[in-house]
Amino acid sequence: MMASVGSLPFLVETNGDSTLLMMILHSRNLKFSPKLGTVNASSFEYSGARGFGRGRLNYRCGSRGLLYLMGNNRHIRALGKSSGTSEDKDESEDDVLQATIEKSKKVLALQRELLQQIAERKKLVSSIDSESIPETEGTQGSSISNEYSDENLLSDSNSRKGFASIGSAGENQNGGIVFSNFVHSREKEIPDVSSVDIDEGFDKVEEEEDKLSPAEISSSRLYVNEQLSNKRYETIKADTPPIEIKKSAKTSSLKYETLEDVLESNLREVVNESNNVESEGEKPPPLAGANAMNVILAAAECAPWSKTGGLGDVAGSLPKALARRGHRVMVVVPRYGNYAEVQETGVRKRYKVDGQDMEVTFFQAYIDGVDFVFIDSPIWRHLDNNIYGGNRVDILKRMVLFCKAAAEVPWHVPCGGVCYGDGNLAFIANDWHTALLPVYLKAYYRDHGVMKYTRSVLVIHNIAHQGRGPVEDFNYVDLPEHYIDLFKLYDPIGGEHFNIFAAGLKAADRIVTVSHGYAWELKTSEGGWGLHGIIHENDWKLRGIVNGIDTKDWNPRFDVHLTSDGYTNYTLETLHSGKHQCKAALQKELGLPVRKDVPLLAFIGRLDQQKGIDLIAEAIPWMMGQDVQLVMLGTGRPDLEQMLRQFESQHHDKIRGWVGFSVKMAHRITAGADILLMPSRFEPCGLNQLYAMNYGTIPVVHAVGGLRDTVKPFNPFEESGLGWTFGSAETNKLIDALGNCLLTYRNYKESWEGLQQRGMTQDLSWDNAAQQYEEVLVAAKFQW
Ligand SMILES: Nc1ncnc2c1ncn2[C@@H]1O[C@H](COP(=O)(O)OP(=O)(O)O[C@H]2O[C@H](CO)[C@@H](O)[C@H](O)[C@H]2O)[C@@H](O)[C@H]1O
Repeated sequence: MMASVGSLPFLVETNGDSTLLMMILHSRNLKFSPKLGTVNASSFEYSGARGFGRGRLNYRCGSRGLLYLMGNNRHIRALGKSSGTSEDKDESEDDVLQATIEKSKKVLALQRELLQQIAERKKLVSSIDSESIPETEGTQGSSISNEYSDENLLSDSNSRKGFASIGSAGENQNGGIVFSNFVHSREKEIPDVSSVDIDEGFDKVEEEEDKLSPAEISSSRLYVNEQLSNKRYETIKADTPPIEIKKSAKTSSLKYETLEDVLESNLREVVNESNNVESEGEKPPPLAGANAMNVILAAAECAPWSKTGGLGDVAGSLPKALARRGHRVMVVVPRYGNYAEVQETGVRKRYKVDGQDMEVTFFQAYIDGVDFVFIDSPIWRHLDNNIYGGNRVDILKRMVLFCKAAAEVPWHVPCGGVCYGDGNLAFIANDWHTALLPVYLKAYYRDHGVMKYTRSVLVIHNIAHQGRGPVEDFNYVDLPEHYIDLFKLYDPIGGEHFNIFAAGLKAADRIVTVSHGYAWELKTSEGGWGLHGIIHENDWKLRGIVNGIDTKDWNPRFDVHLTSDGYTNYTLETLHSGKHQCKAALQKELGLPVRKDVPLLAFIGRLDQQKGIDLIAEAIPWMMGQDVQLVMLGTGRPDLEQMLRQFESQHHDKIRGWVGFSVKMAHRITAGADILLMPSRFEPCGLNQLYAMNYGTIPVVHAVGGLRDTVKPFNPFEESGLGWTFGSAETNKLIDALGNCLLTYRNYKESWEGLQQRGMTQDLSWDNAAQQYEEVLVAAKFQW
């Protein structure tokens, strides 16, 4: 049999289920002498998720313009077709077609049978679960085993054996399998099966697959390119005329006009069945599947150990949501104090900062499926209550040391006995404090062919703080001279200066910011704080993802700060009594008159220009003319702290100004207040309004950034919306909105309860955001 060997590009469309694939082969430029044969899909990779992928297919095939494609995944039996013309007249075209269709039917029947088996086994597992296994929170270990459970069930016993004998896998503390260095999976060639006959082809591929680890199989499947949008796919599809198969007397019995019809119809059937199987059983958690990566989030703060604001919350909770999806996730953060639950690893390293050798040691804890690694050095010890304290150069040196050490954590710190390694790895850096990390990754490693497969994503939580300084500050960051261009920025206020955020934004593979609204605002001269030009230029790699909330920590049902001093936990069902009890407890704790009917307003936040506390200050004379109580919790600018104290002493029967940082009070105020004020001048996302809504507390917000994205204005005609918004940061606008809010509170109880109910029943969890972060991470991974 004459066989031809070559290579052609293909596009692949996945159906959203990693066990099935619909492949459409685009072979416009294909020139070969086709003869039915086999195809080596050695470059065949797919995302495993809904979407599109592309790749290059090396083939050896023959006959009749038909290709029988085999993926490296044993569960993929995809048919494609080529536009090649046949010169071989030995076999009739129709026979070949018929044979191919029969073969595909057999494969599909097999898949159907396997899906049935999955359904049965799932039922069995869930009945065992419900009878004997106590419910546990998703841990890394359990997530990973879930991730592969379908595939295990789909595979034969050999494949299970294959999964069990992973060379690079280790055990994490939870007993789950963790995959270390994925780099080899990209470097290792997928075995060539081009020379096998079609009948033996599948078996051969399966044999070869059994030699690969899941990491390798998974990596080999992956080739997601975000640029490859549906539009592009459609265009290419339109360019490629569908291959009409002429009906002859022999083919007249065929129901389908084209092979594509046959395939699509059959596959659709199986996809539907697979969906039905899913819906019959318990809905599985959303998992990264083949997209599972090693992820290291680096931040200057991380709750509950260190927190000055929303960044700490995000660093403490986003990683857990990523781990629940099946990623191996680490958080790296400085060790500012002695934390009870963390242990020293014994690993010591030295890094140069401003010409001086500095030693760091690493501490570690494994909590909720996440490895928390704390970098210890005298440079930031005892800064618990002042983590951004010191002068500009002090802070800069701390960030230099932290970023240098964080970049090498995946090599040096064994978590659960196994280092993360630098393959299949992405760093998530946060704000200017860790914006040097993407730069170091490039300058120290990738420029020298090291960490070739490591990627970085930089998250903008607040563009107002940028790590600015005179150009000479470049000497502190210890980089090759030509890197200075990344840092140099000119703006009318600062003139030519050194800007760390600017360099990070340019060097990162992807940029995320914490809402869609803020992603847009960042590109304006008002919202970009001098970096709008750079953000504009890098718009292609920017994405807005609205923060979630930790629904265990910030949940009135489980809130540990509501279990004493007269407070109580509550749910939507017990909202009425529970919230009143919390309100009474708060009034009592703060020494305010305990009154059920008076609207209790609250503000929680950093006291600085961003939070619009001055608008509240200007509105206070109007407020004090109303029958309201106001509680303000904050710390920050000394003049604003003084203002809080002053308001309290002037209106002691109505106002409390709590100056300080108290997580307990933040929770109690959120539970006890009726209304939360957030008149922020700008707000990238804002977490307090999300917490408030989850506690049945109604937000009144300036419609800006993430506040606009998350607080839909109340519409009394449709009884929709979540709170009150005002369009510009002006006191009279705040007063208008608050006036309407108070009117509704007093006179329209049902509308009020509707607002509370809608707020409390939203899905504010991190799961949705984590899925979007995963898309960004995968896009970064396949970006060169
Ligand atoms: N005195 C105090 N005592 C106790 N707790 C206090 C407190 N002051 C503030 N907090 C807490 O700190 C957090 C503040 O988070 P925010 O998101 O509202 O603002 P922040 O501006 O810090 O965060 C930045 O990053 C986050 C995360 O991306 C973005 O949501 C936000 O828009 C952006 O400005 C909340 O958990 C709040 O309860």
